Amino acid sequence: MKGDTVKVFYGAKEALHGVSLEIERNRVTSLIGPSGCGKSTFLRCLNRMNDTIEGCRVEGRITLDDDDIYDPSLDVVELRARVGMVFQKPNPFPKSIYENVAYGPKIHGMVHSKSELDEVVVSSLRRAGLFEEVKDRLNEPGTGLSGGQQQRLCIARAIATQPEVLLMDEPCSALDPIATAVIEELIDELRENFTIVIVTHSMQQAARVSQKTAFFHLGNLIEEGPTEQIFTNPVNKQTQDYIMGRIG
Ligand SMILES: Nc1ncnc2c1ncn2[C@@H]1O[C@H](COP(=O)(O)OP(=O)(O)OP(=O)(O)O)[C@@H](O)[C@H]1O
Repeated sequence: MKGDTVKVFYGAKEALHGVSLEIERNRVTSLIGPSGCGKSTFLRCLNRMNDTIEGCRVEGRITLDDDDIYDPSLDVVELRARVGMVFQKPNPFPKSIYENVAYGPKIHGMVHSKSELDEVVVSSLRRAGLFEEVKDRLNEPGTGLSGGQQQRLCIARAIATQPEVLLMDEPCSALDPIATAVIEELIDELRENFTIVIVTHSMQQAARVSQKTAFFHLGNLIEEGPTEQIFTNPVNKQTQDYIMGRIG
């Protein structure tokens, strides 16, 4: 998918000043930069999550398979099934583990029988690396799992609708190092089937999980490129300063 000259306003304030970025298929793109630079704002543009914020307005063009996702005729619920999202804090529904994953495929009419639904639930949990841990308690509440398990449940929920793109907004920031390592490994596996965009505060994490990195500063996209190049040989002085820990 692709953003072309994307501007975002919160009321009168312009928070993103015309960002153009291509998100490449089956790769992990990380968005990095100091706090308040607009990473999450840009991420939320990609599945129109900013629509839910009052006073927020998006300009420019964002396309998914050449569809303009801001086209008024586009169904936003359908878009969010195609571009799934995982948030900073794991937020399972107050429902069973099974129901958390079954919800999306059910409301989108993607399955036609209970056995088909069972299959989607099991395969999504498997892909999220959670099935073995929960297979004997699928009917227990998702909120009873550990933080890292809850986050993998949220990933299973997001991939159950077979999205093309998976957006992750600091998905490990509420997790301990071990749960973080599990999610990072999972991200690497998921890239085979999904396109992933991740916002992270951790440069180490960006370096570990992504193939492409985009550096934001004060609402602008300063530099983007292959992750290795951005971290070892950035062209822009501001990127260099951030990488070296001199800003942010
Ligand atoms: N709901 C909102 N209402 C008003 N202003 C907002 C809102 N959300 C973000 N902003 C402003 O937009 C700018 C970009 O914020 P954003 O959250 O996208 O940055 P970020 O890089 O993701 O920051 P962080 O790393 O701290 O999450 C900031 O100046 C922020 O104050």
